[in-house]
Amino acid sequence: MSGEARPDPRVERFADSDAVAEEVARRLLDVLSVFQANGHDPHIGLTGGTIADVLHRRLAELSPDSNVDWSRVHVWWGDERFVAADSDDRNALQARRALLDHVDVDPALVHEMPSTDDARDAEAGAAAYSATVRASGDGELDVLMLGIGPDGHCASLFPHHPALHVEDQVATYVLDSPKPPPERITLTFEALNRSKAVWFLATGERKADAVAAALSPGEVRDTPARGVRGSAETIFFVDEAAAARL
Ligand SMILES: O=C1O[C@H](COP(=O)(O)O)[C@@H](O)[C@H](O)[C@H]1O
Repeated sequence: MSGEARPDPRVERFADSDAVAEEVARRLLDVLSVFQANGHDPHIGLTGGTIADVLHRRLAELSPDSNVDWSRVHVWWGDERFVAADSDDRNALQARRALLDHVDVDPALVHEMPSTDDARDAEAGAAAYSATVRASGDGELDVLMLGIGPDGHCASLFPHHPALHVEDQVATYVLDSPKPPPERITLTFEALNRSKAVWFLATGERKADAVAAALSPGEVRDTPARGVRGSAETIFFVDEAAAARL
């Protein structure tokens, strides 16, 4: 993270994953509504993973009763699997099925990371996404949502991986992910840390060690989730099982 001081992360604990998804969905819709009431078209970063799918479904259910104009929301991703666009492994396809196909997003504002249909390899895909982000403005996300793997990875930044050390790039690529599928595109730490609000979502006992590590001092290379903090806020939305080691 760049030199400026950032607020310490806050932890918000909930009974279970449904309660986490309910709170994050309601909070996100409220935040988006306020941005739009103030004339700002918000930029959000979606994540893949287990809790993300629960969240996306709840967002789709609650959106009709909100004031959010989804046609004015810019949608980005923190990472993506470099597979075919119609693969069930795609974070974007997961989000479309659960949320984006159920709200009136403007397709021009939904910025999927390249798939094997769009780019010759993950490196080219990462370069293309970097160019897309740079062309959109300053790359600042208003709200970035991230999952955490049991190993402490976030986005597709895995422990002790060279991608952790990529600088002066918006997105980079991974060819040997320890978690399948092996090939991925991910925003770099520099890009992730341009976010104003970072919301980590973690539920389940298998995330307890990673959540505790992410919130304790130590090397970022050991627990990459230590390395992403919002300029305005960082909140860990966790259930009691994932909070068990706090
Ligand atoms: O592979 C990935 O893993 C993380 C965490 O996923 P989870 O299923 O353990 O919650 C996810 O945040 C990331 O977007 C995804 O590509």
